[in-house]
Amino acid sequence: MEYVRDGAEIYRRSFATIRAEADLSGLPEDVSRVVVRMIHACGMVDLVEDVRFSPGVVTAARKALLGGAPILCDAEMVASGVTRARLPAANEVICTLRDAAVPALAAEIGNTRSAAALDLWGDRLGGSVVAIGNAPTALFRLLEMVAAGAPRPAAVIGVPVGFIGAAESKEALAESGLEYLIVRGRRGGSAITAAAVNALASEAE
Ligand SMILES: C/C1=C2N=C(/C=C3N=C(/C(C)=C4\N[C@@](C)([C@@H]5N=C1[C@](C)(CCC(=O)O)[C@H]5CC(=O)O)[C@@](C)(CC(=O)O)[C@@H]4CCC(=O)O)[C@@](C)(CC(=O)O)[C@@H]\3CCC(=O)O)C(C)(C)[C@@H]/2CCC(=O)O
Repeated sequence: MEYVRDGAEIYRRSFATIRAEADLSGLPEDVSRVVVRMIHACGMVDLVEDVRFSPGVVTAARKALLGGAPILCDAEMVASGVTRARLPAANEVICTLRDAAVPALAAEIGNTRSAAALDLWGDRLGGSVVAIGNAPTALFRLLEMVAAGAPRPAAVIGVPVGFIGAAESKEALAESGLEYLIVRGRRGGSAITAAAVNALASEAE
């Protein structure tokens, strides 16, 4: 069968197609690189219309990663999608969702396991890059923790997906004063979020 078999060529053509079809004209170049990779992960060139960000988010995330900051993820799917070879300082990629303490913690605080897992991030939160791609409750919990005086992450990639709380949690992040990147509305997901982290991790396409 006739199809492209060279991985590098597939990526090159994909990125060229995205740049030809998506209207990236409203984005600064550093954010545009990240959004191209997010679109690459989901195939939706109109995703760009829903992307919102704080002006310093790419610089803040890059600086943190170059300085060795950990990447704190809400779901294993996000953590698994981060390409370790792209990370500039062998950064730790952490997801505490499967920790044995989480179910009891969730029952204690009356929230989901995804939200409770953040309570185990501890002193790794300050200066970290947070990547939330699945659970709206995790993003709400992060904002509650920061509002209550927890150390502030350097940047938050907040792209949870879904129908209950996803849009609202992302709007709340955008209002929080944290450096952020979101996709407004219901769209999001672990793959898009991991792709954003991979774009931030390296200047390479
Ligand atoms: C309500 C939840 C939603 N999950 C969605 C989509 C997907 N979730 C997958 C998987 C495998 C996991 N989801 C959990 C995080 C689980 N999902 C939830 C919760 C019930 C609550 C989260 C919230 O609303 O904030 C959550 C369980 C919890 O107590 O926190 C997961 C932990 C469930 C589990 O397996 O135990 C698990 C995460 C695994 C991991 O660590 O990676 C899906 C693959 C669905 C499937 O299995 O069919 C899918 C992945 C989507 C993605 O791209 O990440 C929604 C749609 C986000 C939904 C929340 C919003 C909504 O329903 O409106």
